[in-house]
Amino acid sequence: MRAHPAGPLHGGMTPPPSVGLPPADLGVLDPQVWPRSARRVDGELHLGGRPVTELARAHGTPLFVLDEADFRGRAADFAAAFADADVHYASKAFLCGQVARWIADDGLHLDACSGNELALALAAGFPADRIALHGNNKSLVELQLAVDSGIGHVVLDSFDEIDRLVPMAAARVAAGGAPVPVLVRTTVGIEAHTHEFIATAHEDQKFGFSLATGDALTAAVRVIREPALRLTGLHSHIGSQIFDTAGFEAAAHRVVGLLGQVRQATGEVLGELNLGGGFGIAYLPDDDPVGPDDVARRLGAVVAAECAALDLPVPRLAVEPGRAIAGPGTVTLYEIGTIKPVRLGSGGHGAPQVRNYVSVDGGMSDNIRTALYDASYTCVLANRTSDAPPALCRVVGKHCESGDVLVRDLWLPADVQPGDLLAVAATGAYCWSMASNYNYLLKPPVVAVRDGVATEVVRRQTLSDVFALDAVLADVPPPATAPSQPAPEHPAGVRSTSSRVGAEAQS
Ligand SMILES: Cc1ncc(COP(=O)(O)O)c(C=O)c1O
Ligand SMILES: N[C@@H](CCCC[NH3+])C(=O)O
Repeated sequence: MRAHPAGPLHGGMTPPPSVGLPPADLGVLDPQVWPRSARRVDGELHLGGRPVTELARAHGTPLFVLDEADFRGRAADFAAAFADADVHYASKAFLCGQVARWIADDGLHLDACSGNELALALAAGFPADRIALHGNNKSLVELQLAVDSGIGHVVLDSFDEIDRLVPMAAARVAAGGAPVPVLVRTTVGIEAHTHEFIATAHEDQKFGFSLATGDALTAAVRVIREPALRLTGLHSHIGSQIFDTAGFEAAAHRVVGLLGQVRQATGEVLGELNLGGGFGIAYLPDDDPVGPDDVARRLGAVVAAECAALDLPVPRLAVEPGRAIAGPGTVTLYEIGTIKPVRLGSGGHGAPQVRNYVSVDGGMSDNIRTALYDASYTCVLANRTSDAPPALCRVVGKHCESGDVLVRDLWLPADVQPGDLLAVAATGAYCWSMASNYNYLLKPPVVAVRDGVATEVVRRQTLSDVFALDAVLADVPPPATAPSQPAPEHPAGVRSTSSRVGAEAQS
């Protein structure tokens, strides 16, 4: 292999405590973190039975590779663990037509949190009565779509929304339709142990009706008195990427208490309790998430005990996992473009401190989570393994933003090269779905892999797609050599470089 002009990467910085010492084998694929089908074959990463160099050559990079069996397996694990409950896939994590069909075919429900997530699911043929619509600011148009399509639940989030929904529901009832089934989203006042941006059950945030102030009870009583609405139950969601089940259990305890208050105030015994999603996943090998069986057992026990204490029948439970279904089975493939060892002076013990910046061909436009939440990811050299010593690296994107970091600190083999492929693990949730066109980078494609077959379920966005929105450029073709068209028309770069990667891997 050709030497990098800067030479093999320096050992790097003193590793921060979060990183620790390098593992004995830098190429190892920890099963906690990598998709169920991930394997090394002759050193190269294979996903769903397909070598990553071939996937990169055929589809370009950055590329989301979705292990279908992993995604559907995790959905099935939730469905089995919650056999007596309804599992709603929280589609905000990742939704496309194919995923909507898998979820529909596999018998789960779907949580949509905008009119367009709802519209996409309906367009894919998802049964409306298995969809719940969330949102703290649903528009009239969104609510009308929910009412007209006959969705399973509207999850009410504010008094204004009740005011908006009632006339639509009344019109439906007047036309001979059924009252609109609704849940009241309750803010239970729990400080979930997660990043503050993704905690949703403390008092000072925008979602739901507060339990503590009495708003949740007021909303429930009001809805019960509206003949055009049918209050089927209550909803609580405490946040996302939560490992400690104590928060879910405390929320379940409080929201069952509200079921008791509703019965006391109105005589109504509500039959449904949706405890939301938020179940954490492993982004790093040391992360230790709770599996669906444990979550189901613990939540079931708390709800049963609270209901017994209040002499209430046990309601039908629902949960809304998004990340725990979509997250672990997808990997993002990137190509390394530049490597820059940056000298930062001495670390105080005389040892030179060098930050090895490894730049890839995507970044915060396809994964905003590190920049936004200081999220942790891991990645490996994917097209080959290496016996080179470990070097502490920072994997960054190509955006004009110094916070454009994908993996803050990790060990990579010191001989990583431009043209090598990196695979970042556990990018299935909230990466593609939060993607942007910052710096006019184009949204990557998503390729589903299974049993050696790769299917592009979302194609790469093209510059023509983006120009089509621009008043001046709508009819102007992009320059012929712009990095804009999907593979196989891609003119240069990715395809040629990927084949070089393959050749190097064999040498
Ligand atoms: C109401 C609701 N349900 C479900 C989810 C899914 O969360 P997660 O992907 O963490 O399971 C979210 C996102 O936090 C949410 O806001
Ligand atoms: N987007 C967040 C989670 C928010 C989930 C929706 N309430 C994340 O990437 O972790």
